Amino acid sequence: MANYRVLVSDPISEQGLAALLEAPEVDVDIRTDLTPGGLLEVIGGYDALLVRSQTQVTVEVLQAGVNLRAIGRAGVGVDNIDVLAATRQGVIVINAPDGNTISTCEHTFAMLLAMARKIPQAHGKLKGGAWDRKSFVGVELNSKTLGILGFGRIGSEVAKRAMAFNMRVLAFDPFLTRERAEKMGVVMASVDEIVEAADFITVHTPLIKETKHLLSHDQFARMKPGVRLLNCARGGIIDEAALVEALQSGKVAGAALDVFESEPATLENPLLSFDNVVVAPHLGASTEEAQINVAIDVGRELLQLLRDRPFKNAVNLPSLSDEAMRTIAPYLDLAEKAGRLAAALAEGPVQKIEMTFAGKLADKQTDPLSRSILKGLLGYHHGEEVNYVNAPFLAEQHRIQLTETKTTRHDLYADLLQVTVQTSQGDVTIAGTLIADLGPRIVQINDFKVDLAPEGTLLMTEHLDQPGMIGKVGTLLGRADINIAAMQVARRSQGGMALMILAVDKSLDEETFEAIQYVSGIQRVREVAV
Ligand SMILES: NC(=O)c1ccc[n+]([C@@H]2O[C@H](COP(=O)([O-])OP(=O)(O)OC[C@H]3O[C@@H](n4cnc5c(N)ncnc54)[C@H](O)[C@@H]3O)[C@@H](O)[C@H]2O)c1
Ligand SMILES: O=C(O)[C@H](O)COP(=O)(O)O
Repeated sequence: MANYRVLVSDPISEQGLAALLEAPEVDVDIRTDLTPGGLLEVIGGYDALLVRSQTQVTVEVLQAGVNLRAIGRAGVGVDNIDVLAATRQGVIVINAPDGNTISTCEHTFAMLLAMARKIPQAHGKLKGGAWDRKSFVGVELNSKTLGILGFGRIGSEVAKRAMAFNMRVLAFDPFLTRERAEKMGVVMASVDEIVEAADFITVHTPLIKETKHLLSHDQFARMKPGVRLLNCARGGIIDEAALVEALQSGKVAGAALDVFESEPATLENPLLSFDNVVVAPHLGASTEEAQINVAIDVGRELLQLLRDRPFKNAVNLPSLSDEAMRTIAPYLDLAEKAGRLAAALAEGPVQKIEMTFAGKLADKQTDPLSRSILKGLLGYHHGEEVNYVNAPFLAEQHRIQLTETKTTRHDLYADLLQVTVQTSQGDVTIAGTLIADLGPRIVQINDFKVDLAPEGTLLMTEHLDQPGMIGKVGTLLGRADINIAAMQVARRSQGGMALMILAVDKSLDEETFEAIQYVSGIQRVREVAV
């Protein structure tokens, strides 16, 4: 009997999905014929949805997907997925960013050469029976300037190939450094400089607010007459209406388009009627290799996620390298438990959460740890609905102020994570560390120093430091047949306030809990399952 149900609603390589299809705990339904309405009807029964770029994963789909844990995208672009709505709902969005890089780069180059040498036009004419050699005089790439907007995975691969064709490459990307540009042999330039100098311009950015109509009327006005443009990234990065005008005026000598503002593109799109525009129906990733690669990647990641194991390509979670993941993973459980303990001990609505990472932890990527703390803390009150994805969002929604501090020094421990919860009724502080051979330990509760494995059911009392307290509580537990597995006591000063923490083998019944509350000298009792 499978534990998880996965719906595949776009054509994704079954060869690539083999691991997912063969996983005993996963049932995969491949239904590429679903209408948007049909998807809404069935999605409630699935734990995960796998798509390419066709299926529109709207807020309505997410809301109907009451059991959804993940949306997997077999490819790069997630503009068909409402990622914000997914984040709010705590649904993880994973993609497969590496698998189709080379195919899309090669496709861009194929489109570049096809446009420069008018191959599709000549091909069509000859297949129509006409041997026409004079209409198809092209241009060389040799010594020409190629402007690349977006120098990520695909843009930088395109640059390598362009240099092999002896092109001069100008590149713009907000994250491109001079060192990397020099190392790659490209010239770092602004969008304006590229637009003014390039003979060919190709875009390789995602389609986001900042890149929508990155090339529009203003940029066309500044381009060299006879410039040629390519878009194998996303429709809308080049303003189609502006491109139509520039083609009509002759300013732009040619364009090669794999993607369109509205897909599928139909004959209603005027760009399809220009002889000097080479088009393809979004084929960048359509190779046997890319489709197998992206399916392998997304299938493997989804399986990891469903099995509660580390995965890396989440779009709405910070991305971690394998190395960063390995170093941070042992602390995740501790962080969540520290958050849970803090929530259990805090009284009144949480106003502020201060998270501190000290010692060796300060050099690490701590975002996953703060998410784990928040998951434990908010999950204590809100249960299963809180996860790593939506925990920061829920904190913001509850107007909880979050602070994160890193300090490389700590006197007692090699590394320490600490959470302080501030409510109108005071602060609660929990600190923990990892100790070799012992694993995660809670080492501080408020201003008490303790040493405690955060496991199982913990009973905590705050009481006056006076003789007989341990005995009285022990007797009450014994009477209720509750075994004590471990015990810790700490005090501020002799005769002052003290803390007792008992790891018990089962949860207390109401009567025993109340009896402990009424023991003279006991101020507070808390039971927490960590
Ligand atoms: N046609 C296809 O079938 C196909 C296939 C794969 C990818 N794509 C698309 O290609 C694009 C690039 O994919 P990738 O894998 O190289 O992604 P990537 O994330 O590796 O690279 C995108 C780059 O764009 C840069 N960028 C962001 N905003 C920018 C801006 N305002 N100006 C300039 N650069 C900016 C980013 O810094 C990043 O380096 C995406 O839109 C993706 O969806 C299309
Ligand atoms: O972003 C991508 O990965 C490409 O646009 C590929 O889209 P596709 O999976 O629909 O071919």
